[in-house]
Amino acid sequence: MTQTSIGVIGGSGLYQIDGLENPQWRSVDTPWGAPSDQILTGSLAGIDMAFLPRHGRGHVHCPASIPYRANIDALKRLGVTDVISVSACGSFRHDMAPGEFVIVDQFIDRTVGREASFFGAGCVGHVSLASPTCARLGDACATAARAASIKVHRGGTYLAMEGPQFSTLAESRIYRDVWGADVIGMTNMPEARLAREAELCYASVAMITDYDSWHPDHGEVDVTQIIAILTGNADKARDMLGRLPTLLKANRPICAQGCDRALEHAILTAPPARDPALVTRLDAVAGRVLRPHMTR
Ligand SMILES: CSC[C@H]1O[C@H](OP(=O)(O)O)[C@H](O)[C@@H]1O
Ligand SMILES: Nc1ncnc2[nH]cnc12
Repeated sequence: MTQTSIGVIGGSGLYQIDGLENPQWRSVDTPWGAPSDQILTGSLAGIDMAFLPRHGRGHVHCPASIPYRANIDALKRLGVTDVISVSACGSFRHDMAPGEFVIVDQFIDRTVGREASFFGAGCVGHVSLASPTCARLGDACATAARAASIKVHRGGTYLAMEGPQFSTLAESRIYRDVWGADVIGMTNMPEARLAREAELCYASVAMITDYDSWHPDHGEVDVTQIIAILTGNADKARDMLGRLPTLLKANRPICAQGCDRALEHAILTAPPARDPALVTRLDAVAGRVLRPHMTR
């Protein structure tokens, strides 16, 4: 058993959460640069919480400029064990409507050129990503959402596109009709990959704002339409998040899926061949497995 500490990464429309005891915006330095913003820490129902606005307060970062590695490292550094990602998304399904939530369990990654791993030359690591989200955490989010009277779909494939422009109609049709994606957004990758590398349980709550551009009755997606739905979705998300601490409880079991041990056999570089500078950078995310072999 370890102490539960919940990290929330808030997407478009969700730039803060309410009701924390001892709230404090804290600056966290990481070897991967600065996170998107300061992190709001505090506690809820006796459980440590850390909230990070993914785009920064004031929506400063675009999907490609979000410092994904720094964000995950900073949450890990603060002791977070469970990450809830909250994001706006478009829907590819008639039965997944704007205002509803999807607990994502699979991803198709179409992002390009983003820093997608903590590992590299001098410390090579390969984690499993077949089941990229944590089922226990996803179940808790679904239960919390239902308790908040939110219509929630348990399971769905999120297509992560590069953006910042929305998809063409041809792309939208391919993602939906050929690839079978359920929702689309721009930010869950490489975030989910990095959470797994950092041995963090990760659940993704995708809040539907639109039908992208495929739907014959809804025309093109545009930001005005998205913003009209975003505020209501953010209120629902805050309600859902407020119910999570009591569901997750203070003492956390070892993850049945192994998210918290993802690095156990993942690092291939032999200890003497490791780059000491990279090993030092990896201290927070991979210190559990690297520290016995650290040279300094
Ligand atoms: C507000 S429209 C597009 C924007 O919203 C989503 O952001 P997030 O995932 O952080 O909620 C989408 O991925 C785009 O970045
Ligand atoms: N249709 C869409 N495509 C990509 N990201 C989105 N975020 C919200 N709606 C979206």
